[in-house]
Amino acid sequence: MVKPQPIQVERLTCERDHRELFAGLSFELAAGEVLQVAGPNGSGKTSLLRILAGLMPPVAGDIRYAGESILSGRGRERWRQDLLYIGHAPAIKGSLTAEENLAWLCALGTPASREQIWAALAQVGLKGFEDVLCHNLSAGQQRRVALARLYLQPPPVWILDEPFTAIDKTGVAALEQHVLAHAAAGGLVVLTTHHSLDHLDAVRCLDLQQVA
Ligand SMILES: Nc1ncnc2c1ncn2[C@@H]1O[C@H](COP(=O)(O)OP(=O)(O)OP(=O)(O)O)[C@@H](O)[C@H]1O
Repeated sequence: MVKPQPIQVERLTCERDHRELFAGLSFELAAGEVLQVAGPNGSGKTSLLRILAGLMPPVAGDIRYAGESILSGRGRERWRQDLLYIGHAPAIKGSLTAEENLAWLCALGTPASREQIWAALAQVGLKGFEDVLCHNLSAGQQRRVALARLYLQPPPVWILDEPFTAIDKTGVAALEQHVLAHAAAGGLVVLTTHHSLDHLDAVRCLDLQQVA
């Protein structure tokens, strides 16, 4: 895996509907880190992740990757290449099978073979469900299809919005270990969850309630 470059978040301000969610938010991230963005409902966790993923502009401030702003130009391109964002909705098409969904999602970045997709589905506990239409899968199984991307030659930076939602206890433990292993291999993970990660020493926490 290519190691991610350092990230600097500089004096970020976010507003939604003319309401300020946070202002002057600054922090740095480096390869090998896992950052949990915490805070109560509506504090701006999803908004921050969407800004970091380049899906929404901040009102003020900047995000620099390898020293270049990700808000435009070359820095934006490089950031997009190194980033995998999985939003809080699974982004799975119900009319496609689990395998077809992953083939389609991977084609947007690094195409994956059928064997790789089946192996990834097995990793998330969906062996035997490869050919099932996703609207016939449970909520947790649909989430698992989306999470299978984390096993398909993923880029080094992961931004995961509520990845544990609808996932059972065994699946949560497996995903926690996968996130930690990715960071230990030099990757970088930013995630939000209402599930407590206090038991994982390697996870740093950014509480938006403290910076609002
Ligand atoms: N598309 C939108 N248009 C306008 N306001 C929005 C939009 N999405 C979210 N907001 C507002 O922004 C605020 C922060 O929302 P956000 O989803 O970032 O919070 P959150 O911390 O992720 O919440 P939760 O824990 O409930 O997922 C909320 O008050 C919400 O009403």
